[in-house]
Amino acid sequence: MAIRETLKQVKAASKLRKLTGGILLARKWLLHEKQRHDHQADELNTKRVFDINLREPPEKGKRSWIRRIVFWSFDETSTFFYYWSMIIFLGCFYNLATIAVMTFEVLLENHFRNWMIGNFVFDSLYFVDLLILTRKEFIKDGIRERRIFALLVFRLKSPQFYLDTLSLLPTDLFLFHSQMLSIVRVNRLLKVYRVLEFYTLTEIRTNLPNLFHLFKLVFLCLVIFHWNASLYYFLSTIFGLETGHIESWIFSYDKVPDPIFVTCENDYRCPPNEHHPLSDYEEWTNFSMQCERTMEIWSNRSFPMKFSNFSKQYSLSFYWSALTLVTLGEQPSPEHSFQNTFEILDTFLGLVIFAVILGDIGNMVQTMNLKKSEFEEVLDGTRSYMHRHKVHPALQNKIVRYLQYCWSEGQMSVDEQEIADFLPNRLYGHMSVHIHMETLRRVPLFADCDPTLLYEFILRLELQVYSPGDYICRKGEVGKEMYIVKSGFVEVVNEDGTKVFVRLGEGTVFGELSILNIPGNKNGDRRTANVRSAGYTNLYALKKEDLWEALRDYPDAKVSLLEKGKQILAKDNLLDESNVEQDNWDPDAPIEEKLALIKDEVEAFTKQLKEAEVMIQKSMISQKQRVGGLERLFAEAFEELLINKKKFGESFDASAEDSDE
Ligand SMILES: Nc1ncnc2c1ncn2[C@@H]1O[C@@H]2COP(=O)(O)O[C@H]2[C@H]1O
Repeated sequence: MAIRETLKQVKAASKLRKLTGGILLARKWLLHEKQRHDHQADELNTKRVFDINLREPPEKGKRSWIRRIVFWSFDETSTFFYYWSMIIFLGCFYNLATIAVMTFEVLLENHFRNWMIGNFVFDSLYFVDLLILTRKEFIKDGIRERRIFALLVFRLKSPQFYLDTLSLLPTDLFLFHSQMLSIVRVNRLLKVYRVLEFYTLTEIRTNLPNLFHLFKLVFLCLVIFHWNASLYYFLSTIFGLETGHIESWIFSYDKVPDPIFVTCENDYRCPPNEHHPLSDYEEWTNFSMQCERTMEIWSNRSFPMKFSNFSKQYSLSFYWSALTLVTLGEQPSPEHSFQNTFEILDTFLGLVIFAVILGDIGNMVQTMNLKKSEFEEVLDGTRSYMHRHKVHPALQNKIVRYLQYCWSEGQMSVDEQEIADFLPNRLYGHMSVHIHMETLRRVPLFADCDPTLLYEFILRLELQVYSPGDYICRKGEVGKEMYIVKSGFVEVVNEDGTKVFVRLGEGTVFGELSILNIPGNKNGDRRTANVRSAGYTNLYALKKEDLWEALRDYPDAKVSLLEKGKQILAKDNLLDESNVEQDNWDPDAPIEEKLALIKDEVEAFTKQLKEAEVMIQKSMISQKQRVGGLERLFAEAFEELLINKKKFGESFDASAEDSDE
């Protein structure tokens, strides 16, 4: 019976154990899955922080193409919008050029059809632009609006929408009534605000802002000259081209004769005739005869270069326009009060426009030279300061060469601190990440580091420049920072600097051994070697406190960095193998952290004590039970013994007596 009971209990216990095992296994699996999921989420978030291209939610890629088209919208800084704006800029340029130039009747007669085709093409582009702009995202209350309906409403309410609509009114229909009325298309110029938008977008993107500024000014000048030239020609046609002559204010073909080239270029004297008729003085008394004779002489010895009427009209008008606007040329005097008024207005406009443009160019040149003059000021100031304080000439030379190096490398033309002060911390952090991440990733010590830890490091990096021969650290000094070579080379050298042990180039780390507090480091926190700059070297310095502060939040990374440090030390036989136990105690940690560490230790110790106490109590109880059991067993055995003794005692005593006898 008792055996059956025991068997039942054993079976139940084994079932319970299996069940518990299953539950534990399931829990382990769930934990593992959760960790994996968290890790993936972390990785994605980290990637998002570092890769600005991953800003879009990943679900977007799964949308069908119909949904993508229907819900398509774009950011005003996107590449698509930039190139589309460029096309619209070309459309505006086309209208700015053709509306004015089509006042030249020769062009109108020969190219009216082509002009109409061009108008149709660019008007279609304007129409597409009207539609596309309804999908332009905007920011409302700091949040980017992407909902299609909201974008549409916003666009319909904007003044630009009305400009776009007005610019598309089909005023071309008037051209079928009179071709000369190219001005009816002037409403197309309402779209000129897109040119300004394109300028802004280009300014954001270009690496040559000054060149682009110059282009803008030249473009503006050309457009003004062009319109003024067309207006001048238009006025000339009103006054009647046939009345024009070389002295008149209006356009005249006499002012632009075809150039005539001589053909007898091999003979520099170019004899006009065998009997040299020019020597005949009698014939030269009459002017018309002179002309006739000259024509006769040169007729077989020259050829005129023919230009089309349009090129003559346009070139002279443009020339007139440019000279009048810049008030430089001596033009024929106006002969009519209307011409006078036009000339006065032109001169006034020219003065205003060119005052603005010249001011702009002046500003541009000044800005271009500002940094240079600031540098020269610093250089001159440093020179005179050193001279006054009788600094050693060799050192003076070194400092001047250093300043020149900084200038040539462009380090003085940008003030990093200024940028850091202006940008919000987070944005500045992102920018720094994009600049420094590549270098940091190549550092083997940080190869497996969490990107967020690298981000922490990057925010704390400080750029330092060393001149040729400068010592970055000396053997035996207390290590206070570690370095990453950004560009140039450093050398690990012996005591007197005569022997180079190793040369470290771009992306290498040094100075880490003395600041990592590696357990077992024979040198402790002292530098293990002398490191010298080979040429001009740019280094990122990371302070010991900054490194430890960042590592405090990443204990795994800390362990891995220490392991790598140990490997490096072991290779150079600088590791005391008997003393490599990991110690969490950081002497440089803040007091709160030290107290927290002590608290943790005390808590762990108390827990251990409690566990020990529980174990002792348990073992005491089990000992008591076992002793109790033993006592029971002993009592039973003793009782049995007594019974047996009673039972067999008499016969035993009798047999004993018999044997004695
Ligand atoms: N043999 C070596 N090869 C490469 N780097 C070294 C060598 N010896 C020393 N260093 C570096 O030189 C640094 C000097 O300062 P640390 O001891 O802090 O860290 C040292 C290492 O990073």
